[in-house]
Amino acid sequence: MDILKVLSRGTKKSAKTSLSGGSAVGKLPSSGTKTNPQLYHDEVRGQKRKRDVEEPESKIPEVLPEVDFFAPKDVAESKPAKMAESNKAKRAASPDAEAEAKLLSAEECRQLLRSHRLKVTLLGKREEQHKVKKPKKKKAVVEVKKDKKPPQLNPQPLVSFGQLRSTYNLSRRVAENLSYQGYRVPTEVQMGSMPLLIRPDLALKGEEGLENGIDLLAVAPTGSGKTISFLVPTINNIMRRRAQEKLHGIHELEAIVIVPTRELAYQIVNVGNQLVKGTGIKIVGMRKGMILAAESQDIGEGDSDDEVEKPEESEDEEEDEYDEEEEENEKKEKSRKPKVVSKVDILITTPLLLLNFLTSGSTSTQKVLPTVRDLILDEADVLLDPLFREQTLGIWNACSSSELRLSFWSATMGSNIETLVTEKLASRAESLGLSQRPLVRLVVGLKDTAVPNIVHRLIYTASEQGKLLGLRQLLRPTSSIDSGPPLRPPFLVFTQTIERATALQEELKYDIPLEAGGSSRIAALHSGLPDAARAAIMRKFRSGEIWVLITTDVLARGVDFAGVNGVLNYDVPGSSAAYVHRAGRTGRAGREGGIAVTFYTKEDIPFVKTVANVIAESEKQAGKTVEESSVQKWLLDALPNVGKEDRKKLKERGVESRRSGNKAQITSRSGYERRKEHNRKGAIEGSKKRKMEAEDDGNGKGKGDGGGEWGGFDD
Ligand SMILES: Nc1ncnc2c1ncn2[C@@H]1O[C@H](COP(=O)(O)OP(=O)(O)OP(=O)(O)O)[C@@H](O)[C@H]1O
Repeated sequence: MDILKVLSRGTKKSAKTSLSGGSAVGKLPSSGTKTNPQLYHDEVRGQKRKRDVEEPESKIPEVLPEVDFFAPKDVAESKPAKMAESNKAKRAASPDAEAEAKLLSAEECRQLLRSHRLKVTLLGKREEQHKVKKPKKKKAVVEVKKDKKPPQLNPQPLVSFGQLRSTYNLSRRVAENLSYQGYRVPTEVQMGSMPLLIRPDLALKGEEGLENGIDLLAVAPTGSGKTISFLVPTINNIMRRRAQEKLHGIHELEAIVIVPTRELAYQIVNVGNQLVKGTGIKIVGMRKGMILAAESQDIGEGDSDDEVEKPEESEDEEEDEYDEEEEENEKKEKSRKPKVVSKVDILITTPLLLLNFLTSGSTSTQKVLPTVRDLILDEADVLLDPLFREQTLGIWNACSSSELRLSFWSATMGSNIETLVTEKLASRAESLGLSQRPLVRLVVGLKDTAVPNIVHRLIYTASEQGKLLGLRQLLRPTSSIDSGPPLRPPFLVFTQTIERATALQEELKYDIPLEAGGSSRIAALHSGLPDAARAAIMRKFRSGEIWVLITTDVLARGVDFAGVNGVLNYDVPGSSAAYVHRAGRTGRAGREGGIAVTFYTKEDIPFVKTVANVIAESEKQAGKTVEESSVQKWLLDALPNVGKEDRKKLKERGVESRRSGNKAQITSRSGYERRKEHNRKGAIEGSKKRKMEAEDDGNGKGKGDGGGEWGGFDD
């Protein structure tokens, strides 16, 4: 009998739904099928037919018109102007009149936002005093609404990428770079956030107090394209300001993106490098020992002597592997004396790396970064979690510009994080004597605790060994779940601790036949490995050399492997947010056919309910009925609720018995076999480690390099 049929008893075969289920055959994420990245298309009552409001796809130019964004209007817009000759009469005198004429009506906005499950509200102090200009009366009358619910906004949604240029005047270069990525339609979060961040005055026409832009808190599903949602407006804002102030060929640190892990930092640098080609803007990942153009709060202007500008090092725009570039730069930088300020326009960093720079040197001074105008927190909920909070707030405080715009992004955002952000923004505005910028909250989907476009399965086994057996079975080339399509690598396998990740790798090492590549197809990545080893594993997994990557929560957030077919939770995740982020490593950009399997034993039962709830919610959002759900109601009802204290403990420590002692071990062998194996392994590991350390010393990046990053809580 197929062990999985026994193991997954109590789960049902999925029915056909709009988003996931049996229709996934042949649509595995790794098959690379171009799917519609949008997750939701609900019918809204009284909605005009889509084609009445959306720009038809054919209208989206493959390559955008060769016009100079900043050239005088008559030159820059000669081609489009000719095409729009007949509309000339309608144009008003204002330079924005043309763009405004293209905006959707309030009702069209409302319907589009609703059909894509986009909810936009105003948060913070301003929500009590939501001022709206009443357009009907001649003289604008200000209406003050007092409502407990945050006021809902209906900003202009982005209906096509072409609109970024035609309506929102995006830089031609950036628009072209974006078009080369081959994206056809914007995802929901891109629809909602890009107009708001590029032209809040147009996107929120009629709202007051937008002169200085907005701060944004965006909650959108995993893999929904949040990275370009924040990168494109940030790059554009820098270009626009420099063009307006006629600052050409300069480098000034204007934006910082904080992320929890170095893998995510490298990834964002690579995405960013595609978007800034030909713009002159430099996106750089923070490195240990890097010097930024900072000011010291006590010394004041003038700065330290060693921060002397040097001629720019040659830039290789074709380089897309950040780690190689990083090593090269590091070598160059080391050989240079005196140390120079790095040329950076947009910095991507983990919190501790940047904080170490800001607090290094004299203990009586603190460096500040007055030139930074955009601070972006990617995976904001974890960056503002107690583990990182002080570091993140330290950076936030160091960004001293009164023009600082903030944005917060994640697939999961607890109300405690929203409160913290709201209060912090209010107190900052007060201390700087400024009126608070509107804080806009954008949420995609009905609830943030869901991954709607993939298949979820919970598998009970009686023991740890049962989990191992189950996992082995899943990794077999012919296995499938519920007689569905065969499971195929690449797989990401999540464990609770570094120890368990390495032990599991050892266990599974020989499970892949030699003819298929053998042990080289399986690797473990965790925060205990040196940088170079981590980068090499990431590269091999992306290229398909590694099929099974065993990891900890260090890879749970943000990293984008488009073709991961299966996420296997060998150990139950510590919270519903952790489940969402882990599961969200498959099914990226709306891809279907991805599967998340979670094994659980008796010991996990107190904590399974959080996972089961996310699965139920995901399936509900995907349009499944309760009867069709893979988590049956009896199971949900039977699972105990977890108390607040236990939840907190699990989030921080995981299942306690897996942290140490016998139960922390993963093995299918007898004590004698294990001892024998242990001795052999000890010798091999020792030599490997020595080799690794030697390599590590060689490139100057050790594991204690102060990355200060997320690896799950305390792994
Ligand atoms: N409009 C689009 N159409 C198709 N693919 C897109 C689009 N926008 C982004 N993508 C792709 O979607 C994938 C996921 O994007 P990204 O990593 O930004 O997601 P995310 O929302 O940040 O996810 P996470 O919450 O997991 O960090 C990337 O491979 C990206 O290239």
